[in-house]
Amino acid sequence: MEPFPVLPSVEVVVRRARWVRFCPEAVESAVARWGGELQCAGTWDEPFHFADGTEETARWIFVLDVLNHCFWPDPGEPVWGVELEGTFYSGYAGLAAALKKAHLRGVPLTDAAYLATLPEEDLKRVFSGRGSIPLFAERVHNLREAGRVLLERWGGDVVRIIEAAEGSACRLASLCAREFPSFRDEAELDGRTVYFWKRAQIFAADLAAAFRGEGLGAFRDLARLTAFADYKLPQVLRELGILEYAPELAGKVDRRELLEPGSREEVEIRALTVWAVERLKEAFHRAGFAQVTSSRVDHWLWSLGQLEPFRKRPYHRCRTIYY
Ligand SMILES: Nc1nc2c(c(CN[C@H]3C=C[C@H](O)[C@@H]3O)cn2[C@@H]2O[C@H](COP(=O)(O)O)[C@@H](O)[C@H]2O)c(=O)[nH]1
Repeated sequence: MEPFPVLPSVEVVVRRARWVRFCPEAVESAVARWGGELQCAGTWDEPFHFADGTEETARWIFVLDVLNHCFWPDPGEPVWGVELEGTFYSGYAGLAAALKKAHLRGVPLTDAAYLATLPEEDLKRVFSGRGSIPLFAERVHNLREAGRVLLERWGGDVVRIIEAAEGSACRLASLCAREFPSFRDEAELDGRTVYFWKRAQIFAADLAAAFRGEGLGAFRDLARLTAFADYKLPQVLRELGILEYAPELAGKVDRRELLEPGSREEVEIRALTVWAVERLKEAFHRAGFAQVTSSRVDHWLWSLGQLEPFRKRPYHRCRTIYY
């Protein structure tokens, strides 16, 4: 079985956590109160998702997940977003909508040679809408880097990497983290490496959703993926009383102060998030939902995060290319 370093590295952080506390007593009540919102695995049937059942969809999803991070604006700035078929989408949906529009307009985003020398002006046009997308320069850099790596090592085609994973989501995530520096979502804490691999893992989950578990989305070990440690899940877990921040950290988060990427506070928030999802998964199993995976618990929490009751207090702010 593919060694997968995320959980073991996270457990070490949990044991030594100082800024964030995991409250096991809140887990059962969260499942009891909100478990009914648990849908089937992440659906791809959204107007902002591109899906044509071919390899082009896999290449499009790869570009989506190179860019699937950090959408919130600086204080006083408008939220970035784009219009698609008459609807305004922001955040992740805005990114997907922008990339779908571009693809349908014939922008060759799925061509590695085009990505490797991507003109800034082209990407500016792809993201044109309301406000401006954060970390634009990093996004240009990461797309060019991805294009270069695909050309140099994978025949210019991310489908080769999916095939090299031979049906293992864990191996696909590990390959992406190894091949693409922008996917290497890791932190050093107390002399140890903590692995999150959020965009690498969500790439496999998105393929599985888009291809309904068939073909390029067929993975035998999706159940081994962990939560995708983003900024929405901790916000929901905190509202559910499952994560508690030390007063000093709570103050920073509630004042929307930026946390340093790789800081102990940020790494603990993300590690406890991954850990809490494992404990919620076990609670769902105890409640009779035997098939629930961490990805489904993730999707459940992420969907709750779109509802008002979970947006009362801000999520933590960290300007990062990883989530
Ligand atoms: N943990 C977790 N994080 C997720 C997602 C998704 C979307 N996945 C879709 C794909 C197939 C299904 O249809 C899913 O719905 C985006 N994100 C992260 O959230 C943040 C954006 O939030 P907001 O500003 O509100 O759009 C940002 O860090 C983004 O990377 C998820 O599923 N899990």
